[in-house]
Amino acid sequence: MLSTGIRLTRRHADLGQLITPTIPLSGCRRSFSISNLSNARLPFFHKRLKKEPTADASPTSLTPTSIPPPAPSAKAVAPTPSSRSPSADLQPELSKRQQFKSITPSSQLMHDIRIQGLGSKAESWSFDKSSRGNKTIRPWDKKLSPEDWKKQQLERRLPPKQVWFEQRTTKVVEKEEVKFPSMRFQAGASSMKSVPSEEALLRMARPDLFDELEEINKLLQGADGEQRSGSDSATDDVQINIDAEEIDKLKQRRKQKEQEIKDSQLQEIAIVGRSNVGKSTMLNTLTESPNTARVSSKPGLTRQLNFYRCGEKFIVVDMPGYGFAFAKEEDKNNWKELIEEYLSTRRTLKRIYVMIDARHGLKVADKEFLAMLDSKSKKFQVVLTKCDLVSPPNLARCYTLVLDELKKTYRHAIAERLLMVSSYTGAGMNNLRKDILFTCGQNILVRNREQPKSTMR
Ligand SMILES: Nc1nc2c(ncn2[C@@H]2O[C@H](COP(=O)(O)OP(=O)(O)OP(=O)(O)O)[C@@H](O)[C@H]2O)c(=O)[nH]1
Ligand SMILES: [Mg+2]
Repeated sequence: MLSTGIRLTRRHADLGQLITPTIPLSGCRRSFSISNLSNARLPFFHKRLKKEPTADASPTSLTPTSIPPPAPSAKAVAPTPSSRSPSADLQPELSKRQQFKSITPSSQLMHDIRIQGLGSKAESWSFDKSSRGNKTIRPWDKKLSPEDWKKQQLERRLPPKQVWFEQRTTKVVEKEEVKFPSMRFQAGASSMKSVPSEEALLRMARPDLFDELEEINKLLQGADGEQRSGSDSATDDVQINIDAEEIDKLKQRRKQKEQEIKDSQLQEIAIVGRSNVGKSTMLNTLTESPNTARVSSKPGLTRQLNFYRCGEKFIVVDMPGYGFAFAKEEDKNNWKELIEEYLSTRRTLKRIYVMIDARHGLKVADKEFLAMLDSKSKKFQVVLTKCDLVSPPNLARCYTLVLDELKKTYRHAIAERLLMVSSYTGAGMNNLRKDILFTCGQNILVRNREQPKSTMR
């Protein structure tokens, strides 16, 4: 209760009945004393008081709860390890969320995320965060001079002007930077429940390669039939008159064709991940055609291996997901077998891209799957998807956490960097395209850079 009779401002109303006139308070004109501070919502300067009670406080102003405890015994003053209670040894354990929040991502990574426009509202984030108090200063609205920008940058932790500029322009530049050879995938080249052979796929993708070979084979068979009929063997084959020289030429041509087929073997890129992680959506964004693969918000839509041809050189394989899905247990086991069979036996498979949801990081199903890949000595690249649904700092934390785990646990993970994409905003897609082309040894049509832009190097 106040005994001085001064008027309290609204700011002091919290202290209400707790103030009595004995302890001098620095920063106030009049003297007050404080009792039972523990329940009060205090202004900042009182918090300091609470932590460091003044030594000269008179005993009359103290409530019973604030009376100092009796002098501790010598044993209690210097506790030996054996005398300490077990509860004293227990550190308060951090929850998973707290652990996650305690990760400090590198500034380089945060910079990369901003530059690529990844993370929810990434562009506005970097600037909105810079606002303090009630004012939101947007430097580009005000057209600040370079000096003022520098000042603002220091005061409000803005990115350098160049960074901000790049952030606004990369998207436009990127669109022109990298292109797939034929620009578009040919959707549904094949869609199968069992693993097709490499040759069967090539036959579907490039029938022209096989047409001539088949003709040569027919001719040679005919010539064979003629020779056999010449030696009185009964045969129904069509007989064609070809001299020996011609036959040699045909055989040579056949060899050439076979070699050509061997050389034009299509390389494959597999997209795997948990159900509903966004594999099919990513494929659509990658190809810039929304109807390439079917997409659903219900996990378990893709139920077979889908092969999509890109240009004449490689194929992207969209797979069923693992983990939870709206499907029968039997079906899920079949998919699992199918995926494992494909991944472990394919010779033309160049790289496996494992999609991980940026909101959740590595889940148990992911870890099991990665362990399976590792046990089969299969190299894989992790891609964080749905990056538009997490804030840039959390995305950076997820990145750091996943990368650390990959480095620690999996020998065959490409732990140099992770890729990050958002199929909705298209952010990071260009990097993924470059990576695919680079992996397949294709010429990358890059205007400014020679190699895929690194996230972390
Ligand atoms: N916000 C956001 N949503 C996404 C993104 N990518 C996919 N989605 C959504 O995630 C859901 C699942 O997408 P799909 O592409 O069907 O996922 P999938 O991995 O192919 O799923 P399965 O075929 O069942 O294994 C859909 O509702 C998409 O709209 C993304 O980048 N951002
Ligand atoms: Mg799918």
